[in-house]
Amino acid sequence: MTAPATLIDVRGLTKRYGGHTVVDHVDMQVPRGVIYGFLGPNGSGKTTTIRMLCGLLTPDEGEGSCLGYDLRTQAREIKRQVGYMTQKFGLYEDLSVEENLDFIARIYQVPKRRERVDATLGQMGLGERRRQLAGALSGGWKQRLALAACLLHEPQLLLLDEPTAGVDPNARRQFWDRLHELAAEGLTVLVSTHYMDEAARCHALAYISEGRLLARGSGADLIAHAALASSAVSGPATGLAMLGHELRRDRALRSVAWFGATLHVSAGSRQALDDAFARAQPLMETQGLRAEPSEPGLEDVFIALMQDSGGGG
Ligand SMILES: Nc1ncnc2c1ncn2[C@@H]1O[C@H](COP(=O)(O)OP(=O)(O)OP(=O)(O)O)[C@@H](O)[C@H]1O
Repeated sequence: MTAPATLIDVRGLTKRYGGHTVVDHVDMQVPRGVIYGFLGPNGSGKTTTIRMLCGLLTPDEGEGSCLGYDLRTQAREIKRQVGYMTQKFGLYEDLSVEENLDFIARIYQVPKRRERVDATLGQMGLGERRRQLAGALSGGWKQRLALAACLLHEPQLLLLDEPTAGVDPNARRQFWDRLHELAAEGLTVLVSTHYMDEAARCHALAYISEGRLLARGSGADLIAHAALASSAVSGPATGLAMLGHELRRDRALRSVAWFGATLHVSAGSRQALDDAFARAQPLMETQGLRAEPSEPGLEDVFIALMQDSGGGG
């Protein structure tokens, strides 16, 4: 069956556990060839949504399709055809890189198994490590092997659940370069992440909190839609810490967060921001702190969303 132009197309997806709604009427459309980032605080429902999308969990409410297959009646087809990488990907530590891939190719009954294993080793730059034990690989290489395992059966859609958690920045960058190459070849990727630099690398984003999708669109769309006014405050670190403590209690502000050595502060309008700084003026003056208007970024938007929904920050 030829996959449709919209690989994920679901409406009203809902899951409850013991009377608690953990995914609450989620609508999601993911077009082919796109890297779609899925963000949200811990426990917000990302894994549960992904597991419903790949046919491993049955939704309590809602409908739709994945790869053109019905989520409710064709879950078996979806499971066979997506590439799903869980947070705790299971590799056999005492098998070599090549043996791991060969074993998984057998389970999936991949046609022309030997050729596919060889091609995937080459595609993922794992050829030189093919005889190394998986258990002896660094975190970055293990994660690359896990991605290779998801690609063996040539899926058109990858569902990746925090694939780079705990991996160093260089390995994460290489992983994302690879994802972009795959997307350029036509693969579609839904990927959950907590990293802002990764969010910025996605073509489109969705932000979920307490089971509800609060924002969707490109990074630029989300920044424009949030309509935040932001400033960066600089000065001595102790003064900034005192200011941060004071501003976090100011309910007129949407987000207060450290970005390196500056404090980023956002509000719903420039006036609200100026008013908050006016209230904090005595402290800013005695501590020698300066506020300069800045462009709000994705991180400001996500912190504001998180603080609005009481999900942390
Ligand atoms: N099988 C289950 N039984 C009961 N509650 C569950 C079950 N699976 C998940 N939950 C709850 O559902 C909520 C959403 O969990 P989920 O794992 O989908 O969040 P998440 O966004 O993926 O979190 P994280 O970023 O920490 O991985 C949490 O409160 C979790 O405790």
